Amino acid sequence: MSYLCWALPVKPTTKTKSLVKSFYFAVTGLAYALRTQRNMKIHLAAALCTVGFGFRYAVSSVEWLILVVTIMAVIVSELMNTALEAVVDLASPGIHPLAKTAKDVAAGAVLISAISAVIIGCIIFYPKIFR
Ligand SMILES: Nc1ncnc2c1ncn2[C@@H]1O[C@H](COP(=O)(O)OP(=O)(O)OP(=O)(O)O)[C@@H](O)[C@H]1O
Repeated sequence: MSYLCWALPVKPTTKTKSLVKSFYFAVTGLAYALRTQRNMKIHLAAALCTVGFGFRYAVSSVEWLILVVTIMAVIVSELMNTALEAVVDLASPGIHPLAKTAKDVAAGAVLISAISAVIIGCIIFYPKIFR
């Protein structure tokens, strides 16, 4: 449907409205993931702890940059995993080996990002906590 917007003369207000709608849908997606995914709650709690530690141990700008990118990588991978799970359940409500592969690979991506985040957290905070 949205491709019609480019072809038809659309009032600016309609475009603004659709931007607000898009934002609303995105926030709805975030709320869904937070409500239904236990891992997302864990990631968020870990992210809040990390930010708290960041202030407590006065990390540098570069370290903040690394921490923010790392936190985002974990949260984004969990969101993609949640989206993929929904699509797989829609496409394959029954048991299927490819459905299993898709879900397991997506879960593997989350695992890798979470392990990387723990390693980065240790590299940044260990010297500050145990010096
Ligand atoms: N349609 C399916 N066919 C075959 N195996 C499946 C299917 N759906 C899920 N599985 C297997 O069961 C496991 C658990 O599936 P589930 O849908 O509960 O996701 P999950 O990995 O527990 O994710 P989360 O805990 O984040 O919701 C999957 O990792 C996959 O190995």
